Amino acid sequence: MDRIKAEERVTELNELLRNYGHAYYVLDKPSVPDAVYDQLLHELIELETVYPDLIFPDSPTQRVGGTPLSNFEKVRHERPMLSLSNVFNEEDLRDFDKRVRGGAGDSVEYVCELKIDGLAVSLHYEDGKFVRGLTRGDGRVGEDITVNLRTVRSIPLKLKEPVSVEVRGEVFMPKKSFHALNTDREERGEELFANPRNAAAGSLRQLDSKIAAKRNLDVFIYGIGGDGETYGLNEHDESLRYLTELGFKTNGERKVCRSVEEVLAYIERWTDARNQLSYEIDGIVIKVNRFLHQQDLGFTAKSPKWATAYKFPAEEVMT
Ligand SMILES: NC(=O)c1cc2c(N)ncc(C(N)=O)c2s1
Repeated sequence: MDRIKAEERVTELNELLRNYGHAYYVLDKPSVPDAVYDQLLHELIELETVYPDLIFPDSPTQRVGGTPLSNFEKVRHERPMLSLSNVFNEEDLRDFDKRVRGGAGDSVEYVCELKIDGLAVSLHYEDGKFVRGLTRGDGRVGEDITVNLRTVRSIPLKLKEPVSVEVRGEVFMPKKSFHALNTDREERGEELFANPRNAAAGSLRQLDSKIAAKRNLDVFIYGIGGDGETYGLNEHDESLRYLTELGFKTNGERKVCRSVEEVLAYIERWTDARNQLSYEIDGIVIKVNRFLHQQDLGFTAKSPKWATAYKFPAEEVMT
């Protein structure tokens, strides 16, 4: 194949594999059989081997890095990654609701979301390309773990629109992957991970991205860093739809709740149903939906006043 034809085919293969990968890893709805995906990936690898200058940075072959790092660079967050306040029972939640209505008025509505038990990350995109990913760290300074985040197949390397945006989400290890990893470690006489959250954290802290790439990590994106107005958005629920359109994996179990009773019902539902999920959650995040109301409420030094996290009671460990 001559170089012109090769360039056309490489561009086509990148597009095809990006779309098939999005369907498989982000939507969990494969659009082609694995054998077709693998065959196209093999064809791309062959063409990239013959024409290395046709290797695009966001090619699916570029997810697993080269040489291991010696350490992770520390990077200051442009906008601090604040922590959430916690509520533990109905009384706390009603107090939160009263404070919110006192500050934002009675028309306030909430978005309830599952609180993913993983590791918070900040992902930076420039002109639609994934350029950097950071851990939360202490909220002000995180660590650059871009090479490991590139191995997470549900993190897009190129968005559906060429926008520059910082998004936040939670990287997690699905329960199945966690049990398989610990079974493998037990057979090797290695120390076991206590829970999927520690396993995800341990995997993202690997200096060799080839190890991280084998850990089947996944992500749910749950917000845009900074104000949504920049993107013409007025509500948190709307921003999640926008993130989904850009190609991010968002969690579909969210619900707009117009009263604290609806929030309590959502909490009740997931207190039992969480055992059926393929990933662990440690609570429910409750956010005021309209950005104008969020601005009315503002922040404390540590947390937004327009959000809180209901934490599930610690489960009795079955001895
Ligand atoms: N610390 C935080 O701000 C958050 C932490 C988490 C988490 N672990 N899971 C889901 C969400 C969410 N859907 O907003 C948030 S927000």
